[in-house]
Amino acid sequence: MYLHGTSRINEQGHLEIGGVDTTELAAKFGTPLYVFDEQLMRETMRAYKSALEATGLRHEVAYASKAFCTLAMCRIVAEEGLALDVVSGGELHTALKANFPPERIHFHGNNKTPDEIEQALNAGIGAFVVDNFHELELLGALAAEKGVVADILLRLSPGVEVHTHEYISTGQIDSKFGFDLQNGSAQRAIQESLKTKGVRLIGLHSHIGSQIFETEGFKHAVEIVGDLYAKAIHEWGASDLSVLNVGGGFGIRYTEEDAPLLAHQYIEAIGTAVKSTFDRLGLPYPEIVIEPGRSIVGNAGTTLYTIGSIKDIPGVRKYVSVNGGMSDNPRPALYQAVYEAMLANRAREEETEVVSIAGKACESGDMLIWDVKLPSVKAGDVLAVSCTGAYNYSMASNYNRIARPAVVFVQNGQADVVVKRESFDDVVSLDVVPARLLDGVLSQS
Ligand SMILES: Cc1ncc(COP(=O)(O)O)c(C=O)c1O
Ligand SMILES: N[C@@H](CCCC[NH3+])C(=O)O
Repeated sequence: MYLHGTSRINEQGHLEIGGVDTTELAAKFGTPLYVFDEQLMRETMRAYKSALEATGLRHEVAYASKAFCTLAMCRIVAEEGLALDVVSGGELHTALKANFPPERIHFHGNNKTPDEIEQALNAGIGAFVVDNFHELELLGALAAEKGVVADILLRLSPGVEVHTHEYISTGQIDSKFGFDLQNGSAQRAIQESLKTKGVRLIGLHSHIGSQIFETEGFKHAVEIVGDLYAKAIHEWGASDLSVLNVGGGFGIRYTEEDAPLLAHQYIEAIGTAVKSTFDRLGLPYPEIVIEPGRSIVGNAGTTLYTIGSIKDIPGVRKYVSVNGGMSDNPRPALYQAVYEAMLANRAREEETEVVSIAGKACESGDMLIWDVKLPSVKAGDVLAVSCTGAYNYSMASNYNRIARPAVVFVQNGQADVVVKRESFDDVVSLDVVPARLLDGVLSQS
């Protein structure tokens, strides 16, 4: 398993993260446990900021909170001076509860409800990224009713296809997100928004996909969206346009097959594309906004499990089951995502067998890793699966009424719980038993 950030093997032959022995974490907090390397997250945020600084362009880094959103995470993002991208009332509520500065929040989503729009208007968020005509009309009406003007960006679908898993490619035409350029709805959306009371068009947005390993797609999107930006100013009088948001999607290394670029390589390419496009168009440079999610938290997360049953089918496969699975990491089942792992308690031992890591859900597809080389495993070993920081906790479920794991942040030898482990009572806490069915129910408290 590749060791990211502060991960290392300590003198006891144990995996250590943030200066804390992960076997001690497993013993103290139980497993499954999500462990986040706080220093690595902060360093990555700073790397994006300094790379943007180096372009000389006005800029903002908005962390895409969908990747991992908790109160403590929002506090770190606020402390590091980033903005925050939210896509639901729940993410917005989390940010506001964490006292995240509302003016640094952008609200995304292809179906914001009237209640969510109200919530965001009442909070005074920085900008809405408007996805469709229904939203434009709704937002305009609700803002006008309140006597406010909401700053908006329009989410465009620039028709750029990137080489990534088809479920996570969002810039192509056949997508539920954004206004299409090819069929003229993007052009119409700009003109409509300039006429809509209650909104002020300040920028254009595109997001071409996720887990992207090259820069061509970003450059292409900048050129296409840049052309429309110029048209909006020159032909339709969009005098407040000043922001170009190029979305997120910067890839990370999950396994040795993955070869992502460094933060500054993506940003340099985007900066160069913005300058050449806007020079060509004879326009002042816009403010550049990026929205990384996965690349800020993905490599910083490691999930610890305890190994339980082992089923060896000689000549076929050895199934090694852990006490979690698709309920805490649905990505292998959803996207055939591949992960690496090691035994945290026997990290220096020779890896002698290839096994398959199974989850505990009642589902044949609940497999975390199909083939991983480990020392000869036994029940009670602690398995560490790396790169689980993004879209794991945030996509976890209670399938089979499995309680969700706790989350700890580790740094400088200290471990802090940032999400408590769910109890079975938490799992049933929202269930209601109508009075007519109460007979025989243990207790409803
Ligand atoms: C609009 C938008 N911004 C940002 C992101 C974050 O993407 P990633 O986590 O790949 O950086 C996404 C998700 O793909 C998105 O849809
Ligand atoms: N949830 C996806 C990424 C979604 C990107 C959000 N637009 C994943 O785990 O890879």
